Amino acid sequence: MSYLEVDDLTISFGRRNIVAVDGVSFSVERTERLGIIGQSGSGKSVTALAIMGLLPEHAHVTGSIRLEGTELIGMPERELRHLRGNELSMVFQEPMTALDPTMRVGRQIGEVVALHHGEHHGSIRGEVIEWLGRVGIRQPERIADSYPHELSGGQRQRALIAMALANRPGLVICDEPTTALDVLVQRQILALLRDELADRASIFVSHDLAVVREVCPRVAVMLDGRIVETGDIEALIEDPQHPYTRGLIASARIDRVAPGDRLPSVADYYRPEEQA
Ligand SMILES: Nc1ncnc2c1ncn2[C@@H]1O[C@H](COP(=O)(O)OP(=O)(O)OP(=O)(O)O)[C@@H](O)[C@H]1O
Repeated sequence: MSYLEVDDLTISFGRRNIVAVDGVSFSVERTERLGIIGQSGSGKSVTALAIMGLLPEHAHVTGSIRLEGTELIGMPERELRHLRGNELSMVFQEPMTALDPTMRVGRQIGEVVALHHGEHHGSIRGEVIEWLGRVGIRQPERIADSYPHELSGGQRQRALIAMALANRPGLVICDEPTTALDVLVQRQILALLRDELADRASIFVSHDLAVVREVCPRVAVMLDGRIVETGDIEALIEDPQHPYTRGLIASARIDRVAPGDRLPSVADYYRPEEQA
């Protein structure tokens, strides 16, 4: 049994049942980092939110999501909340919306620590400072006493990662965690995630193949709500099977385009009518 098993997951929205995720199956082992890659609208975020139990009420969900054998679909909200405090956590793309702007950063991380250890854990502040240091924040005491808007984008994302790890979850889901950052900070955050996620299960969602490659040994490619290809990321880059994956790889390899040549796009390789 894998740590996380997603089986025939289908998600649709609204009275017209518009299908966003269509029969998706995959699994994640206890210390595995799985990338999910696909263009905007392919269903990556909705899949991630379904695992977290955070889909809006008008979403219709069928299939199965089992965490250590326990079914999450249909689980009462109270139990899901307990799981989110202990087993599951998520790093979002935009830390400014995920952090509470009215609360000092240290207190927000402290709440997660307290949730995990109980309110009366002796040195919540000490553990918060330790987490901030661990995710590479210099002057962690000063940052702990700051509000989110006083931090740089990279510091905010580091604080959010500390918050996602502080409850020592078994599964961390990262949804485009570096998209809003400049290239240098992005590389630092990816290296941090690679290290911190090494000893737990994680899912890393991105539209960017190069970014996923920095973190995940295995990847699932999503297109129009389905997984079209899964495998070892290096093997997949070497020998992609689906035309859409070939397009993704070609458009990521702009360094190989000769000066003056037209840049390849996914559309050069993949047209929806080809899909059997
Ligand atoms: N709350 C919602 N209500 C209705 N439709 C939704 C809702 N959330 C997502 N969808 C639809 O589900 C589909 C998949 O969206 P999703 O956000 O999962 O894509 P994505 O691959 O994560 O793209 P992006 O990278 O842009 O976030 C889209 O067609 C979107 O319009």
